[in-house]
Amino acid sequence: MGQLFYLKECSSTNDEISKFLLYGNSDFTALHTFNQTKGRGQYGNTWASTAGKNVAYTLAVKAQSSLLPDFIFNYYTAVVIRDFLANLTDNDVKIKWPNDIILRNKKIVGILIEKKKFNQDNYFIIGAGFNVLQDHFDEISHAGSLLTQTGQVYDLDDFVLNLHEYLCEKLKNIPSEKEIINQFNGNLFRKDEISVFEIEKERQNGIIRNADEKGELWIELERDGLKPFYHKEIKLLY
Ligand SMILES: O=C(O)CCCC[C@@H]1SC[C@@H]2NC(=O)N[C@@H]21
Repeated sequence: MGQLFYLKECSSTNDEISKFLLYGNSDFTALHTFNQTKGRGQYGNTWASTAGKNVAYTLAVKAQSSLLPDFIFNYYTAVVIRDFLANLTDNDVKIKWPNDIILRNKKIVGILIEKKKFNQDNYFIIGAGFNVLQDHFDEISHAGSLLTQTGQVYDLDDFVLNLHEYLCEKLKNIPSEKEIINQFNGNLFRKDEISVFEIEKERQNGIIRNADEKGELWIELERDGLKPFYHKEIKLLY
């Protein structure tokens, strides 16, 4: 198992992991906190978290131990985190393309994967924010926690230890690209269901069909027919 470090308080585990890579001698080095004060989300957004209730976890993986294209690495990470949570909660956990983790219609995990170089080595910096014990979210928010979605109270220390062990194990044995895409599609949120999308500020009904090997999502649209989309070209309203 890779090394797992803990900070009582931390600005952003994705930023502070660099200090720990100086001491680490493993291909997998992780940092976690239950009090992240300056969490970063995708596209420059902030990631807010209630102190003592949620988990901010970052795993740095030496890039040489993975030769996958970035988006496939992203998909695989989402698949592994989904599987971990599905096993833990015994629930049907889904992946909202490209990598949000959804439980009973609410986002319970946000993932931010960055690529950085430290000491001549390239790393995938996998940052994941898990809403575990938070019991209140904005009414209009799409966010929820393991507690709000399952009613279960999880021990945060056990949660992180088990997560870390599971992730390292799965990242040591990465399946083929084809297998990753199959697993990803098998767990895609709202696949083969009618949904509403926003495309260039217009709404349209459509059905998510599948993610492909180029990183695109294929959607069958009511007006435009079957079309591929890259991230941010389309918004799923749910
Ligand atoms: O926008 C998203 O959905 C991604 C959120 C990622 C948040 C996690 S929490 C641990 C790690 N540290 C950060 O600052 N961000 C990621």
